[in-house]
Amino acid sequence: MIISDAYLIVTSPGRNFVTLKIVTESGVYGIGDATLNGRELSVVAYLEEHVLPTLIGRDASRIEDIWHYLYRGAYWRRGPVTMTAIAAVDVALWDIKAKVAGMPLYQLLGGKSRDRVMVYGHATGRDIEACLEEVARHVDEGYKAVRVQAGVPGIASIYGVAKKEGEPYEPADSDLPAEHVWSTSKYLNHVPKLFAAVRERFGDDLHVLHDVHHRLTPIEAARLGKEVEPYHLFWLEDCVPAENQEAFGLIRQHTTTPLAVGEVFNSLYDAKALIENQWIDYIRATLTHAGGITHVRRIADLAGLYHVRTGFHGPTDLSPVCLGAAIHFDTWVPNFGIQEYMPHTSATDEVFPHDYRFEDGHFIVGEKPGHGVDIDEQLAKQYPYKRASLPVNRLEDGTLWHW
Ligand SMILES: O=C(O)[C@H](O)[C@@H](O)[C@H](O)[C@H](O)CO
Ligand SMILES: [Mg+2]
Repeated sequence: MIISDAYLIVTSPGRNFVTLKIVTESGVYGIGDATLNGRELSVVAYLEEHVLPTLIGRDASRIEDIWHYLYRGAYWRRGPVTMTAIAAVDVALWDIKAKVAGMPLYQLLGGKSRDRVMVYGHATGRDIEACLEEVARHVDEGYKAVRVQAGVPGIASIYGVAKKEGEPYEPADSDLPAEHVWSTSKYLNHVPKLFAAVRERFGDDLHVLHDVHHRLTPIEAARLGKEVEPYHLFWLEDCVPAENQEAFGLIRQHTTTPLAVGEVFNSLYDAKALIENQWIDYIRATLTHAGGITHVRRIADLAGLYHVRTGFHGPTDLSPVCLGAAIHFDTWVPNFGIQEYMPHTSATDEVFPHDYRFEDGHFIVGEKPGHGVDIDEQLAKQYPYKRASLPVNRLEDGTLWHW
């Protein structure tokens, strides 16, 4: 199990993905996702210059030791670039270990806690009517849970709402950052109407979710949480930026709407107070950005003690490698909540052959040894890297805002 080679594949079948391949002397290899949306090449440089040369000659079976070598050994701990680089190595090593054991990854973690993994899809529309049509399409396709985001009258364009009806939105949609203009008051006045319309048309059984994308202050988030209580959301996501974890304490005092946060977290320490104080209900830290299986398992275990469940980030800017590994994790983790799902383009699915499958609003884990996702390196070469940026958000007076 000695590591003989480790290299990166950067490909852009519709959008950029960075993939790490670790090869052992026996020929068994593992794959990890190293995609940090909009900052892809910074992770490439970190891995190529500082990490990959140190892996050659190491025993691939010593996952825990290698994790700490890269975390403690770097001296500069945490941060999205470092933790994405560590995650890519970690997931590739778990893939190797499971392949060598001849088992699907979920078996190494402790076996199945469930037969299938509930996902939520994304319904977006320029207005409430268009959005309801998209919710209906998802319900027809079998989804049991849908994230609902609509355009707001008076706001020209909102991140998270697709530009074309029926198509998913692309998180990094321009070469240099596009600028959006934001109005909190218009948004707050509109969202309760959206969810009233959703419940009116689809009844009580459908799980509905909403992402605020960090744009509110704590007291505004508290108001929104209270006003949507009659529509019993599955969760309200990222209602405020989470650097100040105590802000969630304030929101919590005001509303019973369940709260989800963590897609930008990269460490247990980003979520420690949130979890220990029971200020949140779902933790969204993901394998690719929070140190891989080895670290996210620690986050999930801590969360479990406090009734906090997982709800992994799963947009198109995480590769099928991340999604495949996440489905194994979701199949095992005792305190599973839900898995986000934005279908990849068919070009992406061809570059990353995989054995997970979507059925009736759920993912079914594959049974191949490892995490079940591979990369077609020849095909990947046909799609060169293309710089793409996430947008920024400004208030109507020009102030740069959270998004
Ligand atoms: O809930 C989500 O899926 C998101 O908020 C994404 O759209 C992120 O913004 C994107 O992944 C950033 O790269
Ligand atoms: Mg989000």
